[in-house]
Amino acid sequence: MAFLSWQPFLLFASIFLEVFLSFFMKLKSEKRKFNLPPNPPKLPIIGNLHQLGNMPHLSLYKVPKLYANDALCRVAFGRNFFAGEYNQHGFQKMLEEYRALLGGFSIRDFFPSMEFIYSLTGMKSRLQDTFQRFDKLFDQLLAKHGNPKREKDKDLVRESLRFCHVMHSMKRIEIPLSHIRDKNKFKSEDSSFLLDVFAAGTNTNFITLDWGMIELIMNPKVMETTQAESDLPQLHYMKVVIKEIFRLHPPAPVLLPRESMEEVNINGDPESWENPDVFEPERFMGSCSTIDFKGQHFELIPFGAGKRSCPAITFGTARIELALAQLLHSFDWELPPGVTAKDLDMTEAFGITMHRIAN
Ligand code: HEM
Repeated sequence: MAFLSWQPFLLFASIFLEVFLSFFMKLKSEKRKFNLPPNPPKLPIIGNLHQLGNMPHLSLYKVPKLYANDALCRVAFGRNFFAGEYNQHGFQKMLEEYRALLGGFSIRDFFPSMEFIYSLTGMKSRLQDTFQRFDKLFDQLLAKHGNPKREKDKDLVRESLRFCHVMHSMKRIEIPLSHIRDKNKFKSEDSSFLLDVFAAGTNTNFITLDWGMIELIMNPKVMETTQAESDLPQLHYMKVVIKEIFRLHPPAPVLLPRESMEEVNINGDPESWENPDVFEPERFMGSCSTIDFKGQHFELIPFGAGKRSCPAITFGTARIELALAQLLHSFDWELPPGVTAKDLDMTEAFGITMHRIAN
């Protein structure tokens, strides 16, 4: 009799469980259809809620930093940033040290005769140590990649699309690199090439997102208009916003050291822009609508121009668009109570890349 009284409850519970499970499975299989950009690993049902912690804004702030590296690790080696190899070598710390060394002032670059100071300050040994560590990690990853018996199931990106694979194939089919450099040196340059990719690709991405989010939070109307767009291939206003972020906060403002053949006005020059210091994406919908950042318009060259401009302009822009779209689609952003736009420190740090000093 007691069992009979439980029957309706059991029936209801089993129906509920079945509906819930089929809904969950459907969600999972639908998600698999899309090739989504990298995200933090999540738990079933609660997703990433447990990772927000007591200070959600600080936790979210760390995400673009980490995932800029993750995306590049996948593209370069086909394996994600959290794979054991990187952690064993302290990859995140190595990248931070590399950026500090790259952006720091080195007296030897300006006065080669003062090399001894460079050794005395410890700069030389820091550089040597960092480069050796990179070489070791990259050599190990390249060797692993070249091994046909490696665990392929851990690879996340199709082989032919990885940088390291392209580098291997270039050597196999002997693409004539001789006019650029000595082919025999190519092997020893593999590691420095990969390092260039990481150095150039992670900080620029993160800095653009950081400045972009600050500008949007300070300009709620712009944020609202950007959020009103929903179709990823049709985010016209967001693209204009990104142009304006690049104009006002080019992540690599002095580009790489090059010699200019004539004087040009770049980015924030008052002769080229009305109200150059104001964040105003609408300028690219009016008289400046034909200006883009692909290297033809010298007043806006966040990726440089000419044959030594950034080779990753398409990849870099796509990553910014995807990340910004996700941040704006999923969250409403505002300043904490009592803080106004004027309280934010927008001072720029000097270095090869231009981040906010407040960071
Ligand atoms: C917001 C994203 C990015 C911006 C604003 C940016 C900007 C730049 C700039 C200004 C230069 C120097 C160009 C010159 O001196 O004329 C450069 C060079 C370079 N960038 Fe980027 N970059 C971005 C993303 C990336 C990414 C994701 C990668 C790699 C995957 C990358 C790889 C490189 C490399 C290898 C160079 C050196 C090219 C050479 O010297 O020939 N960049 N980038």
